[in-house]
Amino acid sequence: MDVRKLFRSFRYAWRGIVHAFGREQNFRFHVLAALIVTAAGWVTGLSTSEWLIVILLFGGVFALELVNTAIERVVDLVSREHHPLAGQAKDVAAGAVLAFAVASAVIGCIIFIPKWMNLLF
Ligand SMILES: Nc1ncnc2c1ncn2[C@@H]1O[C@H](COP(=O)(O)OP(=O)(O)OP(=O)(O)O)[C@@H](O)[C@H]1O
Repeated sequence: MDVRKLFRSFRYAWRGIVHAFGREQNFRFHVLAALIVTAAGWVTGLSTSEWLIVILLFGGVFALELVNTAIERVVDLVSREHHPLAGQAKDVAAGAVLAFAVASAVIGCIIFIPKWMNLLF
């Protein structure tokens, strides 16, 4: 196993994450949302399995956001011209992020709302 090559791959992947964070407002929004949910989880008190679900959802949203950014870049690389297929590719990729983010938000509500109800009443 070439360890140096492995570390180089990590460096490239990290560069991709930094690029998306710097250039994509949606990615920064999801990072902010994840920080807020983490703080809320801390204050509310989640079980280990609930934290595992929340972390998995964070990872899923971040990963899809990165893939969406990659698709946007490839579409722009292929052609900067307006084309219905280019628009569809970007819209479908963005739709994938939205679908997972909405599912994550619903799961978040299922985890958090009963706990907040218990604290209030
Ligand atoms: N080449 C294109 N041809 C047709 N429609 C496009 C094209 N590029 C973008 N669009 C349409 O405009 C929308 C926004 O595209 P854009 O690349 O600006 O995405 P964005 O999410 O605003 O990206 P960024 O975060 O880089 O500004 C797309 O979802 C798509 O509907």
